[in-house]
Amino acid sequence: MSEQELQALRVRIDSLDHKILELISERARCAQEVGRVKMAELAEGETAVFYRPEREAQVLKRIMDLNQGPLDNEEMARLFREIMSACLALEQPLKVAYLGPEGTFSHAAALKHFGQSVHARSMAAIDEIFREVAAGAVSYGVVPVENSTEGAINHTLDSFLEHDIVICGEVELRIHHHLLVGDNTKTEHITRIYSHAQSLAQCRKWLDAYYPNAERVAVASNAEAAKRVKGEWSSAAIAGDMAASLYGLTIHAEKIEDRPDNSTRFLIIGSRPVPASGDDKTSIIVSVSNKPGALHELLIPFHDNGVDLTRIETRPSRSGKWSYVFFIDFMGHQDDPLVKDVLEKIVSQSTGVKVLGSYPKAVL
Ligand SMILES: O=C(O)C(=O)C[C@]1(C(=O)O)C=C[C@@H](O)C=C1
Repeated sequence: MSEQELQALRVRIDSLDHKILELISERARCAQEVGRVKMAELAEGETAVFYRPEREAQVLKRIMDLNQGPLDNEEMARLFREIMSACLALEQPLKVAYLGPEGTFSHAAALKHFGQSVHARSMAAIDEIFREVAAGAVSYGVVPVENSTEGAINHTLDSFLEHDIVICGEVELRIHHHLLVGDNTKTEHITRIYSHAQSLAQCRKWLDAYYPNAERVAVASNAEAAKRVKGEWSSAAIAGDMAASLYGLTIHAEKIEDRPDNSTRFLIIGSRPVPASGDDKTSIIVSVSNKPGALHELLIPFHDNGVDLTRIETRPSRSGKWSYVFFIDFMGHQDDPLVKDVLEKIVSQSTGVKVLGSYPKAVL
């Protein structure tokens, strides 16, 4: 390519950037206007809801439908995710709690879902996130709920039994683990490897193959593991990209998770129900009496109404020895007539039903 051609293309890019800049600014002014309308419509004593998960899901889906390349759908949606995040911050800066410290996969999930303009606040424990949301100290929380390799995150499920919280969204994150070392680490003498217990479990086979004699030390989070490595010459940590860059570590071995499709699903928790987006999921907790066939009976209305179950999990109810509750996720919104009918039938069959929320299915 000649220098002249390159120059001409750059002139075109400059002119396009100018147009994009004007369009983004126009969109941002429009969002400010939306913010004003939301404030003006408030009745006495009401507080405005600026963040609208159902609308965000619709916007991102539409962009993916319209996209004709060459950028792929996910890449394009990510760009619009950031534009919307910045527009929402003009209406109201959102405070979101996640399981810290900085650099955890929960932190990455919060930014993936809400974009970079959110005020992300690190919390020390899952229960603290629930408490902060319930107390209104933050608008939303991000909590891990299941991992494709290790299964349910019981702390999170149990917290739903204890708090009155609404599920407002879900986000799925591909989890890539790396073996991280510091500037002073003697890589041929690694005798200790720090990580969260779940991450150590997710890399078990790799560790058995490459570091069978290294001590595996479970710590509170992957980010905590990364922090510890800094001052120790014979240790390494297993953590993700974000922790590597935040704590200045080098990736010694990349993507060491045993399963290449390793991913974690997170839930967005808040205090207000979310209207239907057109492609939603609902989560409920159900307790049934301890008799043969109780679970089978419970599932019949789903089958009869053609409602797709996506997940079912059992936990001790905490209210009596050997009594259990079921966490059930299914497709559809609690306002859909077929879902309403299922819920009514379940209420009549069970000893207790709690609808945790209906929320848009993860888009990104
Ligand atoms: O449509 C709205 O209600 C808006 O506030 C606008 C907008 C956007 O930028 O598109 C911003 C924030 C909301 O969470 C959803 C969408």
